[in-house]
Amino acid sequence: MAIKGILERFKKGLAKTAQLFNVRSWLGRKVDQAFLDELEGRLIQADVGVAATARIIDSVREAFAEKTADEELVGFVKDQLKELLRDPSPDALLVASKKPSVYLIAGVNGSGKTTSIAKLAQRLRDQDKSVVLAACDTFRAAAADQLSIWAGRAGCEIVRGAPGADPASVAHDACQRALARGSEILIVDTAGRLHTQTHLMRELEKIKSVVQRQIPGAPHEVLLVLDGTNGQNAIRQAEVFTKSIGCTGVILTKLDGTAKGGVVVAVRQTMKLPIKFLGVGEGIEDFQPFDADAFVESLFS
Ligand SMILES: Nc1nc2c(ncn2[C@@H]2O[C@H](COP(=O)(O)OP(=O)(O)OP(=O)(O)O)[C@@H](O)[C@H]2O)c(=O)[nH]1
Repeated sequence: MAIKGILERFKKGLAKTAQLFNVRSWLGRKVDQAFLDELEGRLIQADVGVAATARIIDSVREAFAEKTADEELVGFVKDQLKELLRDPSPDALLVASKKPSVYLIAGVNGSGKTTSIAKLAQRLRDQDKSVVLAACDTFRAAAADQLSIWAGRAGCEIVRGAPGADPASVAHDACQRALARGSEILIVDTAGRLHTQTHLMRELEKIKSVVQRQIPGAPHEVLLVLDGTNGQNAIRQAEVFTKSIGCTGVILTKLDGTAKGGVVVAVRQTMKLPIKFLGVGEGIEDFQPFDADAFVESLFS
């Protein structure tokens, strides 16, 4: 998709946060303490995070105090946010030297794991990749059914177990299937769990170790799905999941339903985890590889 197309989709999906920034209302005003307080409030309300907000406000004060807010100031704030979001590691998913590339997906209940897997699978199929899905959420019966429907639409194979089956056994069978088929990608869905449920975090570690034993070097990505509407609470989840299973990246969902798009900056700054994709709607297309520049530009549209 051309950059313009990505920018348009970001703008559509992040309209609520952009409304909060309401950049047009800044222009022509004097950059005094009242202006800085208001800008600080908007950044905090957008969930940019306290530390990042303080850095931006200090920089704006130093460069523009007592001047008139103009396009130069808007450009300055954009550059500050882009710098905070700059990600040295590529936003693409790691591809294994020997197929399949295995992506383990985790997150709390209702964060958008299954939907994001469907979106990711469709994206990979559009790139003519062969994909196997592992329905390791054997706790919520509807989850495997939901994933099977998505798999059918995208043309992926799916491996599922009986309701209540040991998720690690489903992961084992899925690895065997992907190897037997010579599939390029294996995506492992897991049941939603709270980061506070220790026994369920142990279960997740067992799924990961089964995958590691079946396919050397796997999982090649451990993607944590975070609900963007949860704002700062997402940070705590990211800390616990990363400690438990070593997350390698984040899929941030539901940014279309919130004005807390700034949580992208907070996640990036506190967790140093790459933001891999953004979910910006319930549709299969509402899924964008994270692009720092397009993201920031869309907040100031
Ligand atoms: N608006 C919006 N809704 C989303 C997005 N991603 C997921 N959803 C919705 O969020 C709800 C939960 O999504 P699921 O994919 O079922 O979440 P899950 O993490 O698999 O849930 P569990 O299996 O219960 O853990 C569904 O109604 C999805 O349509 C998004 O980016 N935007």
